[in-house]
Amino acid sequence: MKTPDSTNFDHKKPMKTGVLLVNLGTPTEPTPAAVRVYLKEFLSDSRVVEIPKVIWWFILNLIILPFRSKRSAAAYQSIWQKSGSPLLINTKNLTNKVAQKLSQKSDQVIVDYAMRYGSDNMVEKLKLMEEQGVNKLLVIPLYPQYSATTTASIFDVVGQYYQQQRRIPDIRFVSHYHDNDNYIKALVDKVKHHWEVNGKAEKLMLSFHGIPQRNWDKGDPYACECFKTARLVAEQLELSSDQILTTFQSRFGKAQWIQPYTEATLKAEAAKGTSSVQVICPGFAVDCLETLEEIAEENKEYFIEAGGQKFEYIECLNDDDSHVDMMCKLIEDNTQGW
Ligand SMILES: C=CC1=C(C)c2cc3[nH]c(cc4nc(cc5[nH]c(cc1n2)c(C)c5CCC(=O)O)C(CCC(=O)O)=C4C)c(C)c3C=C
Ligand SMILES: [Fe+2]
Ligand SMILES: [Fe+2]
Repeated sequence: MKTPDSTNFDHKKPMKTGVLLVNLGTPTEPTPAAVRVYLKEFLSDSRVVEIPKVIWWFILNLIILPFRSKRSAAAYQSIWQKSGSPLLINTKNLTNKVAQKLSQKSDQVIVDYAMRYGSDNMVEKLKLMEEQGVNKLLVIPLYPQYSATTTASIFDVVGQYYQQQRRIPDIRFVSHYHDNDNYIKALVDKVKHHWEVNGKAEKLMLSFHGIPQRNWDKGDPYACECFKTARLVAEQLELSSDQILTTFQSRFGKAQWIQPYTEATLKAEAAKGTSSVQVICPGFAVDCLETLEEIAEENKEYFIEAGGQKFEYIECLNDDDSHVDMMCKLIEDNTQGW
C-alpha cells in the first residue's frame, strides 16, 4: 500500500518523449491466407468501410475475401523483398534514420514505428512506450493528407488504448502535413533530381490513393488536401496546368471514388498523343503495394498498351535524407515546450 512516506514514488525518473510513426500495415507473407487475415482486419474497420456492419459482414466474408485475397497475394508476390513487404521495410528504415538523427540531440527521445493493422500493431508499441517510461507521446500517422479512413482510424486506437489505462501521458497528434514547407520541398527536390538524371517527360502525374466520393461529400477533407499538395508542388516546379495531372488510384468496389482516376487518365493521355509521363505518389510516405505494383507495373502497362512511349515511376520519399530531415523538423516543431 502506498502512503505519503513511500519511497517508491517515481518523481525522480527521467521524463521521456516517445514518438510513434504509424503506417497502414501489411500482410506477414504474400500468401492468400496471410493476405486474407490482413484484409479482414483492415476492411472490418468502420472508418474504412462505412456500410452497415451486418450487410458488410456478408459482402466481406462471402465475396471480397475469397476473391481479393488470391488476387492481392499475387500482386504482393510481385513486389515482395527478401526481408519482407516493402511497406514494412521502408517504414522501418525511415524510423531508424529518424531515431538515429534525433538521438544525436537527446537521449530522452524514443522513436518507434507501429502499424494500424496486422503485426507491429499500435497497442503493442504503445505498451512498449509506457514500459520505457514515456510520459509525453507524439503520434504521427505517415499520411501527409488527412482522411477519416486512415488518420482518424489511428486516432481511434490511441483513444481506445488510453481508455483502458489509469495513467495517461501528455499526448499530441499530427493530423496532417500536406502543405508543410519541408515536405513540399522534399517532393520538389525528388522530381528535380529525377529530371536531372532522366530528363523531363511531357507530363508529371501526381497520383494519390483515392477514397469514395461519398466520404468527400460528407466532409472528409482528404481530396482538398491532395489538390493543395499538388498545387504547391506544381508551383514550385513552375509547371503550367497542362503539364501536371493530379489523379486518384486504388479504387475499391463499385461505388464512385474521387476523380480523375489514374488509370483512365493515363489511357486518355496516351490516346490523345501524350508520349511520356513521369508519375510520383505524394500521398504515400514510403513505397508499398499501391506504388510499386499498381503504379510502376500495372498502370505503366495501361499507358504503354494505349500507345504511350515512356512511363517513369518516381519513388516515394522513403528514407531519403530530405524525408528524414523533414520528419525530424516536424517532430521538433510538435514537441516544442516538452
Ligand atoms: C495513402 C492513404 C490511403 C488511403 C486514404 C486509403 C484508403 C483506402 N484504402 C482502401 C482499400 C485498400 N487499400 C489497400 C492498400 C493500401 N492502402 C494504402 C493507403 C491508403 N488507403 C496503402 C499504403 C496500402 C498498401 C499496403 C501494403 O501492404 O503495401 C488495400 C490492400 C491491397 C489490395 O487488396 O488492393 C485495400 C483493399 C479503402 C477501401 C480506402 C478508403 C475507403
Ligand atoms: Fe488503401
Ligand atoms: Fe491497389
